Amino acid sequence: MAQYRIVSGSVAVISIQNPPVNALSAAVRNGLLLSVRTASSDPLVRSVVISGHNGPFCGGADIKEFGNVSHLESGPHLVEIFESVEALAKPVVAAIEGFALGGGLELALACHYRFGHSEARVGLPEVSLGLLPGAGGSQRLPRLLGVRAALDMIVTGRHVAAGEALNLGLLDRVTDGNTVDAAVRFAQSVEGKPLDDRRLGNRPCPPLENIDAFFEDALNRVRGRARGAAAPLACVQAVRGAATLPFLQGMALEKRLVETLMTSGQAQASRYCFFTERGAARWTTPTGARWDTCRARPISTAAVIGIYASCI
Ligand SMILES: CC/C=C/CC(=O)SCCNC(=O)CCNC(=O)[C@H](O)C(C)(C)COP(=O)(O)OP(=O)(O)OC[C@H]1O[C@@H](n2cnc3c(N)ncnc32)[C@H](O)[C@@H]1OP(=O)(O)O
Repeated sequence: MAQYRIVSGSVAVISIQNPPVNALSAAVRNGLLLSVRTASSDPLVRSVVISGHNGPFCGGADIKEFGNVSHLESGPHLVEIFESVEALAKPVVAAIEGFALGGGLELALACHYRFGHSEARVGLPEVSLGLLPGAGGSQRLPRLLGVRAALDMIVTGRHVAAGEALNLGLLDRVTDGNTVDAAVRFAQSVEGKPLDDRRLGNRPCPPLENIDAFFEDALNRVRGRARGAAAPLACVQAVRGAATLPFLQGMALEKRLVETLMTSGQAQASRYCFFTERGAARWTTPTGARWDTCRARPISTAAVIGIYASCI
């Protein structure tokens, strides 16, 4: 769901509400798009703030929906929502508390300004799910940070703390106080100001010297570390698209790459690991012992069972 309210007379505050991490499920996507359209058509609304309900901004696309076509299709695609956010004729400010990860950061990148709490962190961790940022992140982030910093974040998937994000230019402001209140005050101060330059889809990537050599080298380094994983290499290809193609062509390349990755065995296995790791953390023995409270026994013998071999 997305909650919609008007504050200070002219600011529409859209709050993503899907605990515990405010993932972008079909219901949230429907609510977000409806809220953006409502804010766009209401003449009393002059600016918009997007935040997460009760803490985290957004943990990204709803991973539970991946591989489930009927869930995915029961809400608009993230790309469509983010295009409407970026195209809005009123300033949109992301108010980031907790974390903005994956599609959550891609949403923030579609906003015209980004405010973060000093303890917030942001990142594009899709690579660890065997994917790449497939809702415009691979095209907007390099346009904001430049190719080197964006490639590093996208290929490693690392979480970046608010202070570093501010230095990189990923956040416009960081506050120790109430992020939504600060974002609302700021949104009011930029009402009516031009937005063209704030739309990352309108900007070219900052120029890079010896672009071919740079990406050749990046591809070799990433291939060396990837140990057969396809996603990190696709990330490099997508960022190269951002550096060399107009925005819409880059988006088309990103779409082709993510569609291929999404159905791959590597992505399915990574999703399985994601949920199994969390399930294992909850597991207890009948006596109440948990993995993190009991003592490990020494391993004296190890064996591989159930190995599957195929001959071609
Ligand atoms: C077109 C393709 C585009 C894709 C764009 C994407 O957005 S892909 C998704 C990118 N996002 C991520 O990879 C973030 C994954 N989540 C995390 O890293 C962590 O959960 C967190 C957000 C940092 C929060 O960590 P914390 O330790 O506080 O909580 P848990 O990890 O235990 O998670 C709590 C429960 O929430 C479930 N969950 C977390 N993220 C998602 C998600 N994105 N979608 C669906 N569900 C998610 C998690 O499974 C836990 O639930 P359980 O029932 O306990 O398993």
